[in-house]
Amino acid sequence: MAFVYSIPMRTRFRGITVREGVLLEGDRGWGEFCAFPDYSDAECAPWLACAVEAASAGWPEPVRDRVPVNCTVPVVDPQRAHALVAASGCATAKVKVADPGVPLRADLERVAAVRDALGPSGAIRVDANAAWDVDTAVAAIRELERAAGGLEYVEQPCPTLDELAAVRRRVDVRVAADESIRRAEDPLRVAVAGAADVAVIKVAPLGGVRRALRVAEACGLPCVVSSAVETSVGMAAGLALAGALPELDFACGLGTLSLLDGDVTSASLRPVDGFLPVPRQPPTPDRMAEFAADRETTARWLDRLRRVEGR
Ligand SMILES: O=C(O)CCC(=O)c1ccccc1C(=O)O
Ligand SMILES: [Mg+2]
Repeated sequence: MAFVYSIPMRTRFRGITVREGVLLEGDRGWGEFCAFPDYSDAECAPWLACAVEAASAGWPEPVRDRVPVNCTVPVVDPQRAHALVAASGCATAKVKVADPGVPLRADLERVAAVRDALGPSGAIRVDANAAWDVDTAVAAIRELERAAGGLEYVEQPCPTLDELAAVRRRVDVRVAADESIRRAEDPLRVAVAGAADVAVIKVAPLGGVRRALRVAEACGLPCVVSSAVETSVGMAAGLALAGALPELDFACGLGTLSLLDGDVTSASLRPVDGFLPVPRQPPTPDRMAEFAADRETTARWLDRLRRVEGR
């Protein structure tokens, strides 16, 4: 069975205000296919492989039964940022920075508010989504580090691996690669190039838990498993990966359910005291009825599904 959902976002994230996708049911359970609207059919193929793995093959045995997660702070004002972090119960926060048109001053105020909410023992990481050039990154990271009272790492400060490597040589803060791994022809080059200290691993763009585990092993860096803002069904795949990684040194970016204004299951994967369990997450009929997409959206996604399947 294929079920298309449509759930409003609480806060605009990555330019998206409504999250859509398809839930696929197979012998082993449910999988989620929710590639972003701007992705080509070719780029969608691993996302579908991830959903099919969940529905038909299942996942390797986990080595841990819970995973620490970060609270994700979108580009919001300092008061909202403070409230989000305080309500999350998480000891780590990831703050989005360098959004187009937003001045550095606003980012500095946001990270300072997040530090205030976390207290001195919390960890703050920032994600620039490849927005800076090298010089801008170096200057911004120094100011952000001061305003935040310390940064755990800066995620994807610049677009290319060479730029990440250059930033890494000039700042003390760790550099994490995200887009460089997600859209790389060869995710392994990240470590080879000496471009990053941490690898952000997303299970859907890498084609499922097994393939992501191979990338994690081969890149030889500490890994942070992050979501693509899935429902609890897709989040379970990220948790299966985080649960199966031999080492897990950092909190994972899997606390994103709070960015959605609803879920396809009544047993939502919301962090408690900063941790998520490693589970399976079937959708439940009550929530499915509430978030069933309209006829046009459903037809559009089933069409996309058939195109990507037929490739
Ligand atoms: O890592 C997190 O805290 C949440 C996941 C996240 O930020 C994200 C979600 C969807 C698309 C891109 C990104 C990103 O890390 O840039
Ligand atoms: Mg990122």
